[in-house]
Amino acid sequence: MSQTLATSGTIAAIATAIVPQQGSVGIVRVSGTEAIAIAQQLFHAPGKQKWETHRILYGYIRHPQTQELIDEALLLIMQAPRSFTREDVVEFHCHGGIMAVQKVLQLCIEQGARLAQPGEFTLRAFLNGRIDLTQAESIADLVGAKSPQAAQTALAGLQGKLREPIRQLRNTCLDILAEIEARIDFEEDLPPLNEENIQAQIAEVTAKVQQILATADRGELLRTGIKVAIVGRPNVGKSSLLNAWSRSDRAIVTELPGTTRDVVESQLVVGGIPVQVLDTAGIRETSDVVEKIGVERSRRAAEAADLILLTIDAEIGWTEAETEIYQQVKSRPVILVINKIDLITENQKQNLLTAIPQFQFQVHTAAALNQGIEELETAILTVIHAGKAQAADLDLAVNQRQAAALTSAKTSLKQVLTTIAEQLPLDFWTIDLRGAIQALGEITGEEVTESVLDRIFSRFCIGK
Ligand SMILES: Nc1nc2c(c(=O)[nH]1)N(C=O)[C@@H](CNc1ccc(C(=O)N[C@@H](CCC(=O)O)C(=O)O)cc1)CN2
Ligand SMILES: Nc1nc2c(ncn2[C@@H]2O[C@H](COP(=O)(O)OP(=O)(O)OP(=O)(O)O)[C@@H](O)[C@H]2O)c(=O)[nH]1
Ligand SMILES: [Mg+2]
Repeated sequence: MSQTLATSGTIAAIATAIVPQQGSVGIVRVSGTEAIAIAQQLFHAPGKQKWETHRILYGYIRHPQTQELIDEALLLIMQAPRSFTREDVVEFHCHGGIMAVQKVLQLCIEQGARLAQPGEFTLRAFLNGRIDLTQAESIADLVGAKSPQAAQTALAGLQGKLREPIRQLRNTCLDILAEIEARIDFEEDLPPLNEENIQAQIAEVTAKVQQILATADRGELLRTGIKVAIVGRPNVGKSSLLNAWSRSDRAIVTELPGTTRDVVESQLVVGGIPVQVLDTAGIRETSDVVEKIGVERSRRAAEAADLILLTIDAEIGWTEAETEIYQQVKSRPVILVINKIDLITENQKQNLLTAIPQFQFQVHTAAALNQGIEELETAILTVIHAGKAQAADLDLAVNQRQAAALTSAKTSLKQVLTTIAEQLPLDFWTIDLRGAIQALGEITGEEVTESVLDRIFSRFCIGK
């Protein structure tokens, strides 16, 4: 967004994805006072169709000067305030691909619209009071969701699941503030403050803030997910593991050591958490130029990963090579994956387990037979949930910005309690209470600076 948040004029953008795999329909969205006039210049609806709000017209988009046919299309009209932005909105539903929508967008701009900034439609919905800031952020989360659970949590946010409790907590603080300020202003005329009652209320607000704050870890996991690197010597079955896990033949598998040369990625979902899995080249000393680069890339992938699957071959066990690889990855959480478990007997397995270093997390797989994947996912979930706050049964998940504001609110509220306990004058109580009110207002957007709004909305995609 621009420096100032003044979002004025009629804006236009392509609202649908512009990707190589074309969608069958493409939408150009226009919002602002000129939206309907622009549509009337470009869109021709044959017969007796009425230009009324919440109607869809069928017709043709033509160049306003040359009358050249641009597309056969549908036009959706939503008159203010019954629209997403609460302004007049029109949508041209064109044929997919990029040609029609680009031409229509161009014509809208020639007719006086300007290209929308990223997030500007949603910014208008926010500024015009249709949604609050938590809902605006939920829209961005929903669009970017990489797992069904992430989408569900975002949708809960869009429905006001975060807005409502935060508003209530802030209102409680405002009520307490009013009560205290009344005592400061008209001390003589009012019964004395019920200190205990105020302490109890603030303690209750603090507890609720903490409860919501506890959803932050889950929010982080759902939004950004984690990166898992499969590493190990050549030929232990890393690519087979990726394929079994992703139920695909994404990576090339052969019986030759040194098959994988480049990092192969696959996007999966484990227990609702988006997981990016990286299959890497087997790590070994090699004089092959290409393989050498691959090995270097493996090391970098391992460094970038949140979790390492150190994979070994059950028939071969733990060798000097494994010790060396382990040295390189041990700064991250490691799960030992003993693959090709189908090739050894139960006896050999017992011997193997006593001979190799002990890992807190280890799983046995037979990747070539698609076995052990569930066990692997369970281990991964255990590792990533270890040490993280388990959110209560709230189906919301705050983001980092919201968590920072909640932390600040909590600190202020605790300070109020200290101030009361120390019997300081009422003015002091209000200072920190105001701090908490400010922090909660930053979450909903009731009190938020332009630079914060800039940061939030600039992360949106164009057309949103
Ligand atoms: N084609 C299309 N699909 C879309 C959207 C859109 O803008 N266009 N959306 C957008 O991103 C989402 C739907 N969200 C919307 C939210 C509110 C209104 C709206 O007109 N709200 C009015 C109520 C209308 C009425 O009561 O009749 C309002 O709240 O005042 C429209 C879409 C998802 N799908
Ligand atoms: N019996 C058995 N064979 C397996 C298993 N997993 C992999 N293999 C075989 O082991 C060989 C090597 O598998 P890959 O998945 O290519 O091994 P890799 O670790 O990716 O090897 P590089 O890419 O060379 O580092 C192939 O012939 C696989 O079929 C398993 O669980 N059991
Ligand atoms: Mg491989």
